[in-house]
Amino acid sequence: MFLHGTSRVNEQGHLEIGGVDVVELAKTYGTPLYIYDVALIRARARAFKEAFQRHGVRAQVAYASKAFSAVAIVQLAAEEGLSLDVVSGGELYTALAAGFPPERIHFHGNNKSRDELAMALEHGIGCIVADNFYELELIEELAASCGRTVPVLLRVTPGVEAHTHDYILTGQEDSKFGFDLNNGQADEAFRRVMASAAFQLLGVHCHIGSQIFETAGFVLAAQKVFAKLAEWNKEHGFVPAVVNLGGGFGIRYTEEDDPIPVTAYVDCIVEEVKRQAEACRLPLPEIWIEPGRSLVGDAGTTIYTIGSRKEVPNVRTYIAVDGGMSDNIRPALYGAKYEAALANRVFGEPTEVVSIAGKCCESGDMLIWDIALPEAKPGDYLAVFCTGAYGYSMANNYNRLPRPAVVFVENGDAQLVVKRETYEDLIQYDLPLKTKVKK
Ligand SMILES: Cc1ncc(COP(=O)(O)O)c(C=O)c1O
Ligand SMILES: N[C@@H](CCCC[NH3+])C(=O)O
Repeated sequence: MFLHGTSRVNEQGHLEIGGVDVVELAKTYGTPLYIYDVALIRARARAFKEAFQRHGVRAQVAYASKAFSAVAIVQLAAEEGLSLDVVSGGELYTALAAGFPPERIHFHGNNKSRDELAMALEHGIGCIVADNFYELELIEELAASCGRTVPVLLRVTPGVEAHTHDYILTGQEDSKFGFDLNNGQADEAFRRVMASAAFQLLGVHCHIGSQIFETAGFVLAAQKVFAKLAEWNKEHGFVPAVVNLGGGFGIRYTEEDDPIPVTAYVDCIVEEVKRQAEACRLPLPEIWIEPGRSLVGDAGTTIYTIGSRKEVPNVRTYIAVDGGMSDNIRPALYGAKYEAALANRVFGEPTEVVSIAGKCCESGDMLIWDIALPEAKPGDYLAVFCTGAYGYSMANNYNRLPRPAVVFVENGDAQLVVKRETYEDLIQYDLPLKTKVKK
């Protein structure tokens, strides 16, 4: 078992995070419970920023809030001097409600609605990452109606397809996102944006995938982006102010994962951008990245209470917890793997191999297959590690399970930052059936 950040085992054999006993947190706030190690998030944010500072380049590290969006995490991102990537009106609303500086917000998405774009313009957000021709039309209309020029990046698909541990070249990019670099779409988008007074073209954005462990895909993406920028510079005199190479930096969920340090991604990105800018005789643009998972993933731990046990003789033992695919859909959706421990007996000797089942009415609702644990009894607490990214943000109310609370811990202090949903919350938008009027 690998303890991340400030996690340790205290004298009672309990898991402690941020100087706070997790068993006490479970008793106070109930389970399932998401716990975030704030010091670890700060450390990750600083590592990214300092890596750029060491190179002496202008850069923005934008937290991709899709990984975990809530007022408190957005405020923490602001405190740490990050920028923010939002991908919907809801994420934008959260950011604005949290008081995040609008000029440091970047708005993504492959189908932003007119209302979402109007909201972004009204609040003067930093830039819109324009994804498609329909969106360019909407922005143009909105800009005309409010007499504004809108800062945009063009999202391009570079024909680099990144997989978890691998990347392959695709001649023809098959993606719902962005303007294809290879088939003329990106050129057409560039011409339209340059021809219209509605836009201020800052530069180009691309994002090659998520949970990537190698730097080669980023290098290749940078090369493809600069090849296009060089063309646009030569033919139209365009000088990009910004190149955004997205997020996707991998983290360690289990011992099968072997991520490189965040600094290694930054080093390779900066070096390649410098090399390319020089080769294309372009001034060095500001470099933007958008990490989500690598800022918050391993800072999150979910605590469950163990309930029922079912033996299938000679096959396996199922241990059920009080959450599941409703608070962590990643195992069901991607076959994602996690490590876990009994939070109230962390270093108890493993005595059996069990499989951790969620409580949703789906056979596929399994959190972990075949994990060695000390004998788990009803009422024990299970800690599942590295649930900080795409856990709460993809949580749902399947089977009408209320979404768990979220607690931040730091320096021995715990703060509730998202309340647990109640049954009343679950039916708050339900309306009763209309009574039929008898004739
Ligand atoms: C455009 C964009 N930027 C940033 C991210 C963040 O990715 P990750 O959480 O893997 O760093 C994503 C998600 O994959 C994305 O689609
Ligand atoms: N939600 C995914 C990653 C998608 C990232 C957003 N483009 C995950 O949990 O791994």
